[in-house]
Amino acid sequence: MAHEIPIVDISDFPNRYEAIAQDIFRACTTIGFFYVVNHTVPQEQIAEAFSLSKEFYDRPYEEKDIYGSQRNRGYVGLYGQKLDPKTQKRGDHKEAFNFGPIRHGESCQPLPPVFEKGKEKIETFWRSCDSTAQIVLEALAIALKIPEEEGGRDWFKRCHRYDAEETKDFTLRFLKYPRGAQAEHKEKVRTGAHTDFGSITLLFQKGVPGLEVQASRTDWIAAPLIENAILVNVGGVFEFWTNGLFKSTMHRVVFKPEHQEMDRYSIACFFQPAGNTLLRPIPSTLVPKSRPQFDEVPEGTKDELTAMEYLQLRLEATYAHMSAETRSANVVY
Ligand SMILES: O=C(O)CCC(=O)C(=O)O
Ligand SMILES: [Fe+2]
Repeated sequence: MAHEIPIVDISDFPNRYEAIAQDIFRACTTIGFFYVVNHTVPQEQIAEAFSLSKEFYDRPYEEKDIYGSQRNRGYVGLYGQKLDPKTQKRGDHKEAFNFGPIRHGESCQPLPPVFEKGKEKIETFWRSCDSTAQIVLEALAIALKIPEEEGGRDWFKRCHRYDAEETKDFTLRFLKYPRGAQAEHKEKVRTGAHTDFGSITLLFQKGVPGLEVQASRTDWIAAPLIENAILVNVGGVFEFWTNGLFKSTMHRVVFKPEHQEMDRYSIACFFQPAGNTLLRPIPSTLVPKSRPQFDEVPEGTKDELTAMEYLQLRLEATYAHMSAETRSANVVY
């Protein structure tokens, strides 16, 4: 089992796709995490996104809470979500803002003034992330040798189209972990241990580390900050699609000594197949025939969930500790 998160250079994909596909495949079948370098997201776009995020979080709570989360869109305050509901006593020690797709300047949700003003920049950043995701998804279809007549290298890309109405569950999340407060919070963990709910996630960490990955299913290793790299990980959807061949690995954010003095900002970009996509094994001879028991869904859950049903189940669990009102506001589709 890998103990280090590999770095994959995705430059010149049209000519180097075989090698890139193999590198990414190896990461997905072992540790479930990898960094990509020479990707499609310009540094200035990343900087713009972080700067908008900070501008928003600097506003008073009352102003942010006007945009309180509905259907997993909008602002979630400190302790508002529990990513490890089985063990966490309190919710996550973080603030989050979840965006649904912004397409051609149109947002699907009301945006606070900072984001309304910056929405073109956010969309540009998001589309750049999407370009990297499309490379990763194509590489995975190549590595899995999906037959041409089944869709070949476009298999995953077809159900991940940024502009399609059915992919309304793409989510961009701006996160802030405010400095200090470990003594008051009394838990080592700031974001509970969890696996992601979508197909792949792109993660940007700015300046302050804190993310840990359960590399060997028992030991936690740090996911260090690597300049100009994006961290990519496999979500639960791929475990379903590959009968567990791809690993959707647990990760969490922990308090580090520097968190006492410094706010930590991160940005996660969650890709999600079109809502009606069935999470059944994909057409690949590399996928094992037998289906493992998936711990993330309750026992007795039907065998073949759609992507949207799976997402709902996972969201329900993370908001279950909230009031009935908040809970239903966040899981009803
Ligand atoms: O903030 C981070 O570094 C990780 C966040 C995360 O794992 C998530 O939101 O799913
Ligand atoms: Fe995550």
